[in-house]
Amino acid sequence: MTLEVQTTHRLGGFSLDAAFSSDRGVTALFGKSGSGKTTLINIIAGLLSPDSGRIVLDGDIIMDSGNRSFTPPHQRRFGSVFQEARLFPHLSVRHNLTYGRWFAPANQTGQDFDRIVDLLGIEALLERAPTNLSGGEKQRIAIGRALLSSPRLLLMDEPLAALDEARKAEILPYLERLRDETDIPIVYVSHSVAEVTRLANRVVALEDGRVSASGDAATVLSLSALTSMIGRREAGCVIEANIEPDAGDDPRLTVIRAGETLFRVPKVSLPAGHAIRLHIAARDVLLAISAPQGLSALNIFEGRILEIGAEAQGAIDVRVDCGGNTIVSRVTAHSAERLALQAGMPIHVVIKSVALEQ
Ligand SMILES: Nc1ncnc2c1ncn2[C@@H]1O[C@H](COP(=O)(O)OP(=O)(O)OP(=O)(O)O)[C@@H](O)[C@H]1O
Repeated sequence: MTLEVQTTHRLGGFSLDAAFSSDRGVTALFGKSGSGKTTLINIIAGLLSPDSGRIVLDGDIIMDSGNRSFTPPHQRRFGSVFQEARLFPHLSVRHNLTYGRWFAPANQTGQDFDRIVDLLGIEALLERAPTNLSGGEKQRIAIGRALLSSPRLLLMDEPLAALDEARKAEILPYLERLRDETDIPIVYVSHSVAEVTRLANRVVALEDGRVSASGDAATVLSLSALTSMIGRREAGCVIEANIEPDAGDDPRLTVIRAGETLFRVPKVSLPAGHAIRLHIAARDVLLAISAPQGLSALNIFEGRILEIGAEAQGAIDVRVDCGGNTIVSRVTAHSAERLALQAGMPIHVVIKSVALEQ
């Protein structure tokens, strides 16, 4: 499955000029509020006819302004999930789900229903009314309804934005299963670094209606140019890693390997080899010019400074190569001067905390 999108569109004072391509898995449209994510996903859905553009899914031309072709939304066979579940309150969960089948091809079988109910863990909810469901449960039904229409592409516009942290955590594993166990490509709009770090295979970063970066998720999310979009609190690096089979010397810890580097984190119950991403915020990384002694931090590595960023609000982001992984540290401009930091210099990084996005 390959999706190619190229479009321009003007909305009042805002102009969108974006192009990207994606294949299987989750492609996140990531950007700040007002960057054009919803406009772009609405154009893909066919809810908005752009000034110009071309959208091709697996060789099938969905729209092409060049030859005035435009497939109406209901004929695109794209499933949509929005911020609110938009379920029919007078229908049971089962009937809300089967409603989606009206749009599916005639040869669809009951097996799809059972498989999707199982995938989303909603068996026990089938006879309930939507009003009695939690926000997370409602979203799982909305996703099930979209899947039962046998979509060629799934469009999700901030599906977790209306949920609290506990509900988000409850639904994320189901989104991962959706990504890993179906062949349906997903275009996923979000402005949450944690969500995108956890779910996306590829990231298309949008800034003021333009694509400022696109590619593999860990690479794009680690770009220093994304700091303004990610926000200074969360900006840092994203590292692909795996759970090590050997748990190390302390059963209360888990060891995680990223290339040559071994991270130690508080115990997580994931099997050996399981792939995860580590998100390390730059503000959680300290630098030392000599090997630090007697610190409580679990992760202290030797590295070499790759790049010293520009000063912003009295702070500087320093990119350090640690065994092939780039770790970003934010230090005050004062400290950078005092330690005489410069590119190429050997350095020790002290990581105060590591967020795991499974
Ligand atoms: N109908 C409209 N007329 C004029 N301007 C519009 C219209 N719809 C959206 N815009 C503007 O287009 C820009 C992009 O909006 P869009 O909703 O695509 O952004 P977004 O990245 O999805 O934001 P958010 O994360 O807040 O949903 C915004 O500046 C918005 O004000």
